Amino acid sequence: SSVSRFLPNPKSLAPRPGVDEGPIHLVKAGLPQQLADLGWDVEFNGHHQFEDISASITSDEPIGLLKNPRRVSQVCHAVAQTVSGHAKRGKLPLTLGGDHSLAMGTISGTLEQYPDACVVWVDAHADINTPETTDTGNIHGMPVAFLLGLGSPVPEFSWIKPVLKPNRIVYIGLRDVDAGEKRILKENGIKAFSMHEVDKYGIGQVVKMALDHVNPKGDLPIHLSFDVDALDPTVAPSTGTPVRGGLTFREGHYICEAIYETGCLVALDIMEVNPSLANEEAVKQTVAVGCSLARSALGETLL
Ligand SMILES: N[C@@H](CCCCC(O)O)C(=O)O
Ligand SMILES: [Mn+2]
Ligand SMILES: [Mn+2]
Ligand SMILES: [Mn+2]
Repeated sequence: SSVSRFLPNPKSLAPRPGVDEGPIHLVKAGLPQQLADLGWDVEFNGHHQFEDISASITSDEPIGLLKNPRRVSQVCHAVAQTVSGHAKRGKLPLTLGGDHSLAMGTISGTLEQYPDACVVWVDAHADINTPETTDTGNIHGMPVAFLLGLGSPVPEFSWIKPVLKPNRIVYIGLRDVDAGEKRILKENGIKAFSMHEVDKYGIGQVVKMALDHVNPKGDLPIHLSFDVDALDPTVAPSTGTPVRGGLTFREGHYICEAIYETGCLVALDIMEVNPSLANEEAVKQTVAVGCSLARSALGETLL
């Protein structure tokens, strides 16, 4: 059917500059045409800079440890409304990031239209710190906690309704989880397939077990939120928080291909491509892998 894409490009979302430039690199690499060539009716929703939000926030003092809290919250709220609007019109929102904190917006938007949607979170990190457990105050390490309504409420984020339930999210690719996050995953019984399970069972079995857990009858809409740092840094070097021992190029693409095959995909995020962190060759490689992951999740097959 049709995929509508927009490029949240919130300045200063990430402590490391440059992730806001990721989306436009993916577009300039030709992703819209690549998706049109797959048969999608691509509606390019523009390269969002959210200047209005940035202009309206004169000072964005940390709240506790949280950095840029007002800007992040308001941008994510705008993203939620945009994603919800596209989904309501029967489109498949593809969000190119950009900081993974944006998933508070994209997944809120999906859940508004598909309250029973499940989430496949592909990442080296769990991104489930609460305001109490975060060590860095970087909100890209917290989106899942906000979506689940965990931790003490932060008024600036009160627009996020805790619609997501712990049994409706599953992780693949974890290998850098903070102590507090490990506790939270256990306490909430959240299913997570780390790189250990990927090694042990192979990616095919891991994706099967992950989907059997989170979408047992294969009847729930799926929101795939893919942080490119789930891939090994030799595969996706230009990203903000690289961690060794990640998914191979093929393992990353297998996840996307298998989720497309379910026919349940309703929303897709390709996040954390940061073109300012590596040499030109490494940036090109990371942008190219972001584009090919999106194509695989949207129907490109090998045969
Ligand atoms: N757990 C770390 C690293 C988070 C990495 C975020 C990325 O996955 O989007 C933190 O809380 O700062
Ligand atoms: Mn980030
Ligand atoms: Mn992430
Ligand atoms: Mn990550």
